[in-house]
Amino acid sequence: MRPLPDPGTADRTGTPFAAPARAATTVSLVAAAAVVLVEVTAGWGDRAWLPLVGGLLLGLPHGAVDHLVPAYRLRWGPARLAAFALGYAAVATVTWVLFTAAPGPALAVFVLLSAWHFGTGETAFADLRAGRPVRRAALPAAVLGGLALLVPLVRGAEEAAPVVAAVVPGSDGTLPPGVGTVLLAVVLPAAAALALALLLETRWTEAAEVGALAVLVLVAPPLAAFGVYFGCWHAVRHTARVLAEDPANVADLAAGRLGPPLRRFAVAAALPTVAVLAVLALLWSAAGGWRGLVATDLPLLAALTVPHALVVAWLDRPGPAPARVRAPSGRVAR
Ligand SMILES: CC1=C(/C=C/C(C)=C/C=C/C(C)=C/C=C/C=C(C)/C=C/C=C(C)/C=C/C2=C(C)CCCC2(C)C)C(C)(C)CCC1
Ligand SMILES: [Fe+2]
Repeated sequence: MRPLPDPGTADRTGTPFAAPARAATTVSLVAAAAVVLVEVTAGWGDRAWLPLVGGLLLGLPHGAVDHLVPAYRLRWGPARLAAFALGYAAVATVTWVLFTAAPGPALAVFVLLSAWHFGTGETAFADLRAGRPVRRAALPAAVLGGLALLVPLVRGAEEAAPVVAAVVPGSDGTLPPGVGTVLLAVVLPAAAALALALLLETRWTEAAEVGALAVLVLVAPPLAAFGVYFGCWHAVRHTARVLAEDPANVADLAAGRLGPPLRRFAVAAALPTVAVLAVLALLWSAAGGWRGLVATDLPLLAALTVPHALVVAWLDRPGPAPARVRAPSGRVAR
């Protein structure tokens, strides 16, 4: 029997990552283009909160099978899986407690951690899509994370202020003077330089994506831009990676079939997503309004981000090739 392809790396033809990578690339670019198009034609006006809230909710399931990811690679049984899920929930709970105890510093750390998580998510996805092993690319990751998160946050500082003030009691939610200008003056030229470097390396898709992200965060209403990035770009690309990690999907994905893998993902993600939605609904019932929802969601997202980012960092770790998936015969393919 032919060895099964490595679930963690893939090239462009017939391997587990090819079809989900293509689909995720298309979905993310189309969604970003749609939000920009609405802005330049009809204008989002006072409905710009819709893509923000929609994106934040749509992005929830992307971490909902995090507990299965090490299990896929390390062939864990139910006991270890349950222990890991409990540990994941415990890390999230401790983070939430810390966040509510010191929301100001916690929000700052959360934003930096998020930018790092988004940026490394971009570079890892691009590596795998191009058939390269995931490499550490700190500078491009910092630039991409800054472009996707810091630019909308700075541009949307006025709209974000009431949300930040609700998350950090006693603050007016605004950035210290000058910080926004400095961030834009660093991130935007750095993004242009990154796009140029990618063009010079003939990495056309990645270069075009830097351009698409820049148009999104500079043209669309800032919070709408972040919402569509989170829910339809970052989350969708991460989900594509997770589909390729599940050994049960190998045959379907190699044949280019996405339906059954997506169904498996939906089933596995349903319960953890509903659990988190229930907590969100419970906390939100005391707040109300879309700003209340976002302000309630932020500490919850921060809490989930810590174990989520740790799982993804483990997935991206450099080192020997990950364990191969077990062939149907029960033998481990090398
Ligand atoms: C598995 C599991 C689970 C679940 C999980 C999940 C479901 C996850 C998810 C995850 C996730 C889902 C993650 C996320 C992340 C996110 C992020 C990273 C974000 C960020 C954001 C930001 C940073 C924001 C910002 C802002 C501000 C600051 C202001 C206003 C505006 C805005 C909003 C823009 C549980 C616990 C049940 C149990 C155990 C196991
Ligand atoms: Fe993520």
